[in-house]
Amino acid sequence: MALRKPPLPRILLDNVSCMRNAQQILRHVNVSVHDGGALVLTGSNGSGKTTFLRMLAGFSKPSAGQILWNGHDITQSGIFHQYKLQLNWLSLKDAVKEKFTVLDNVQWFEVLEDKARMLSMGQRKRLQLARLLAIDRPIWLLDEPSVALDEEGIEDALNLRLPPRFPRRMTLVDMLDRADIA
Ligand SMILES: Nc1ncnc2c1ncn2[C@@H]1O[C@H](COP(=O)(O)OP(=O)(O)OP(=O)(O)O)[C@@H](O)[C@H]1O
Repeated sequence: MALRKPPLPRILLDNVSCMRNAQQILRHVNVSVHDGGALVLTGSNGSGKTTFLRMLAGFSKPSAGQILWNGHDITQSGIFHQYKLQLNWLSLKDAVKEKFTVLDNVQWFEVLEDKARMLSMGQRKRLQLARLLAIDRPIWLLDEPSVALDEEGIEDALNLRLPPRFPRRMTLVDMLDRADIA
């Protein structure tokens, strides 16, 4: 009996490192996400969570390693063009059009007819989350999705704990490098 090949992960980070301002923020990250899966990034302030998301969104490129979507490197221009059409981005800058109704903002769900400027912080976040569902883009990159929300469960999540950052002159990476030399 022929064994079935396991499905390719939808997203695969293969030994990915990332520099910002000549500082190494992420180093040798290996992680995969399959359809229906979630990757939850936790870590202290400045540890690189947003940097990680920005790289997945294609705003910056890995300094080493590859990000593969369906097995293709997203930094290749032909691939990136298709990949970016899959992305749904949610960040603290909520991009809610305040003069439009909530319904206009979501564009699909039958919800409040209030102007969006009347919403509380948590309601704005819920509007953003509803918009994720309304737009047919399967890869969701969510920066601080639970800020301002009341209690929320996250299921089927793989936790990736990023190392804490150290003051600029001494990062964890610097310390590891020093340990290598010693
Ligand atoms: N535009 C930038 N240019 C250069 N370095 C940056 C830039 N933005 C952030 N950094 C640095 O990159 C590192 C990681 O920042 P990042 O925003 O990814 O952290 P984070 O884990 O999302 O933090 P927080 O929990 O505070 O939101 C920090 O040391 C930060 O100073």
